[in-house]
Amino acid sequence: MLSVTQSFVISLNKSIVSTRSPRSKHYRLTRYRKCTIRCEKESLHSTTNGIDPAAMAASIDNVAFAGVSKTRNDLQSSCAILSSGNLPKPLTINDTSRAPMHGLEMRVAYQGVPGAYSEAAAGNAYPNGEMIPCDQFEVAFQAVELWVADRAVLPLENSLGGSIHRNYDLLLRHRLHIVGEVQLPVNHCLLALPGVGTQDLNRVISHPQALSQCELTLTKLGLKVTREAGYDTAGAAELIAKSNLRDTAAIASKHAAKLYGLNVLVDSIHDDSNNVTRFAMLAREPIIPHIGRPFRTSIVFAHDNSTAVLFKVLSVFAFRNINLTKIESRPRRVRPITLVDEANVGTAKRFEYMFYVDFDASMADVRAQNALSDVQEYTTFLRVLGSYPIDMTPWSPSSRDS
Ligand SMILES: O=C(O)C(=O)C[C@]1(C(=O)O)C=C[C@@H](O)C=C1
Repeated sequence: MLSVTQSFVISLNKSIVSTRSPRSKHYRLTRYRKCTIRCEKESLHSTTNGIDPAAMAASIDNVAFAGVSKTRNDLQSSCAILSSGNLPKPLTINDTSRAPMHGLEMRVAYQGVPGAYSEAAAGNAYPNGEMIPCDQFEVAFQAVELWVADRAVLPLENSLGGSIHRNYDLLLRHRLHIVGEVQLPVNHCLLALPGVGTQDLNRVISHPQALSQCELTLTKLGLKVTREAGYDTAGAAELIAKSNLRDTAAIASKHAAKLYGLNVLVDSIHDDSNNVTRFAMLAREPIIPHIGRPFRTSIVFAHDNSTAVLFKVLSVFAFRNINLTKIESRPRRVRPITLVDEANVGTAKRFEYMFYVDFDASMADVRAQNALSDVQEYTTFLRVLGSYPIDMTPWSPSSRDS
C-alpha cells in the first residue's frame, strides 16, 4: 500500500492526463502518458489539480514505485483511500451548531460514514437529498432539531438482529416525529485489502448489528478470527483501508468496498437471505395522515401497574381488528424500579417499562382514534411518535444491491 507522503510514478490512460500543469512544487503533471505525482497532503484530489482520484484509480495501467513494481490493485486502492479524503466527515456533537445551508435540497442526517447502509436508506427515502453523515445517532436527532438537517433516517430494527434499542430510547428523549419508513435489504460482504485472503485474517470488525446478522456464517466459514464491534459497517471498511490492516476484514456493503478500495472476499454473508433493516424517517413536524393508502402508527406508553393493564391496552387494537406489528419494551428511565412490599414478608423489586407499539392503521382512521382514547384511559403516559405510509416497495433478496 502506498502512503500519502510517498512519491510514485504511474502510467495513466491519456484520458485523465489532459490537464494543465499545476503550480504546486510538490508535484508535476504533464499531458504525457507518464506523470509523477508527489502526494504530501491528505487528499490526492488537492494534489492532482482537478483530476478526480476515483477516475484516476480506474485509469491506472501500471505502476513503478521506488524501484518496486506495485500491482494495479495496490495503487487503485491507494487512490480510493486518498479519494475517500474527499468524502464528507461525520458531524460530531460539537458541530451541530454549524450554520445551516439554505439550499433547495432536503438535508438528510444519518449515522455513520459514506457507504453505511443508513446512507443507502437515506438515499432511498430522499433521492435528491444532501446527505449529512453524523458520528452518533444522537447527533442526527440534534441535527434536525437545530435545523442543521431537515430529516434524519435512522435504523429501528433488523429482521435478523432485532431492535436498535438506542434509537427507541432517543425517540422518547427527543421531540421528532416519524414521517415515513424505509425497509432496506441488507447484503453484507466480507471485505479486506487487495491481496489479503481469508487465511490471513485474525479479526473481523463491524457494527454490532452486522456482526450479529452474520454470526452463523462467520462460524461456518471456519475463520479463526476475533469479532470486534465498531460504530458502523462502512467505518470499519474505512479503518482497514486507512490503517492498512492486513489481518482484518470488515463486514460491510459492496458500495463501501468500492469507496475504500477493498476487495470482496465473500459475498452475501448474512445468515438468512431475508435480511432487511427498517429505518424511520424523522422530521420536526408530523405529516397529516391519510386513509387512502396503507399507513402505520407508532406509539409509546407507560402505565402504573394494576391488574392486566398491558393485556387491556393491547386488546383495544384486537377488538377493532387493528393489526399490531411490533411491541418493544425499554426501561423506564424516570422510574426504573418499584419496590413492592409483599404481605410484609420482604421487599420485592419490579422493573418498570416503556412500551413501544406499532399498529397498521392511520391516525385518520376512526378505529385508531377510538383505540387510542381507550389506551389513554389505561395508561399514565401516551405519545404518538408518528403516523406514516408503510414502505410497500417490492423486494426480492437479490433485486437491490446495498
Ligand atoms: O453500520 C451501518 O452501515 C448502519 O447503517 C447501521 C446498521 C444498524 O444500525 O443496524 C444499519 C443497517 C444494518 O442492519 C447494519 C447496521
